[in-house]
Amino acid sequence: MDLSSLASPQALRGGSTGALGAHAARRRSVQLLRPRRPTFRCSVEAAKQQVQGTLAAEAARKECFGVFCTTYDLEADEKTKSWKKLVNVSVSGAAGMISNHLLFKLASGEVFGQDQPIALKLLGSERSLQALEGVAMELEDSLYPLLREVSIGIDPYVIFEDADWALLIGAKPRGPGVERAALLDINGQIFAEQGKALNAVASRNVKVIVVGNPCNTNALICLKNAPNLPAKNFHALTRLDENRAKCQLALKAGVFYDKISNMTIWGNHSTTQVPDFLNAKINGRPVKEVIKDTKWLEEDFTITVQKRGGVLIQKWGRSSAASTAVSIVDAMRSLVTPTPEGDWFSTGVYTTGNPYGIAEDIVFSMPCRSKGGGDYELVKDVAMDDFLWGRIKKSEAELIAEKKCVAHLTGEGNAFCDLPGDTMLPGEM
Ligand SMILES: NC(=O)C1=CN([C@@H]2O[C@H](COP(=O)(O)OP(=O)(O)OC[C@H]3O[C@@H](n4cnc5c(N)ncnc54)[C@H](OP(=O)(O)O)[C@@H]3O)[C@@H](O)[C@H]2O)C=CC1
Ligand SMILES: O=C([O-])CC(=O)C(=O)O
Repeated sequence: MDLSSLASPQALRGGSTGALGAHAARRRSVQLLRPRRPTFRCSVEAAKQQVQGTLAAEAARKECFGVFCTTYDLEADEKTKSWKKLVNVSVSGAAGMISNHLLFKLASGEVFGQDQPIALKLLGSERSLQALEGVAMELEDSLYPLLREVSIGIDPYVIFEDADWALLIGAKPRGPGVERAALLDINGQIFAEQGKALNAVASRNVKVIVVGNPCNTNALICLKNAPNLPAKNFHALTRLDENRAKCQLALKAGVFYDKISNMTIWGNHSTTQVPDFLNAKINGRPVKEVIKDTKWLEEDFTITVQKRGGVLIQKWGRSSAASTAVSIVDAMRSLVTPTPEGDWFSTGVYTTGNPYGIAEDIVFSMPCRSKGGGDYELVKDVAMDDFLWGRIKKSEAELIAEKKCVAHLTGEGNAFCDLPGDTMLPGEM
């Protein structure tokens, strides 16, 4: 069959289609991926449901979703001959609120640029399977030229296969009456399982961004369950906190927020996080030279950033979704593009060998710089004073306590959970 005779919808409407390097022809597809490994249930009813589910899945597997079923001759298009090799992005919690914003940003090229085709592999559960199909349909209806493949499924061992990026968003939200220790355990189990799956099937250089809360400790659990992957590649998302801090400084100083740089969030994505006004700059000048109100910086600013997520939940009735998606895009872009000279960004990373004296073997948000390509290094030339160090130690203590609660999930023996009573997740009020 002469594939070059097949025109894509994009080509027909004057847009571009993609060539995928060595892949002469690729099928754009929405595939429904079922678990590879058998699942066992006890009752006859459950067995019946499983059969019905499998039949539904089979039906869905056969059903093509419009443009994703079209086969293209990808090298026939002059415009896309120079496109890069396909990048695989796996996303958990893909039918959730954050993903509902994020997936469309990823597909539009906001992170990787307009010459980078991507495949989206979406992880859900039995409960979200229908919704996931809806997500795939909306992606299809968006006609993104860069989006070459979409697959949906409920088995991380399938969805994480060859992942270059894993964005781990799915987690049980903390509802009324759920103890933090219980949440650490419930969500920790999700991230232990997903760490194992990444370890088994993802690209050996996969970059993992953990968003689901409590994200620092979930990231620690995930990396401990993925011993064959570089621990350095695991991140806990604190970029939303960085963005929130920049916004508050800009408001106070009466400048637009692009004038704020060198903004570090230290520590846990919780109310112990430390927005660092000692090292941050406004128009290239130290914050304390521009904002002379130390009481505001130490109290109002710090507390506003720490509790921003909770205040938003009170207003909206749900947690930040759009701005979280934006911050995930920012976090990824900061890793794949060189950091502007003299600036840095915050991300929660594994503390091994950190130059600040923060406890080893936890995931802690720190200032980083990247040369692009997904790697990063810690910034060494930062100032420290008693106020900043005292706050950092409080967040460190909280993370060490969280780590003890999940020892059973990190392979470090029996869990013992005694969390500080005065600290919270950002969304708790
Ligand atoms: N780090 C950060 O800056 C921020 C982190 N967050 C966190 O991100 C996570 C996702 O937020 P958001 O997308 O708004 O949440 P949603 O509730 O919209 O989606 C979360 C998804 O998690 C999945 N999930 C996995 N396990 C469970 C479970 N046991 N019970 C219920 N749902 C489960 C569900 O998908 P499925 O059924 O497919 O598994 C659900 O779609 C939360 O943990 C939230 O606290 C939010 C804002 C900022
Ligand atoms: O606690 C939540 O789910 C919300 C959250 O992380 C935030 O807004 O920073």
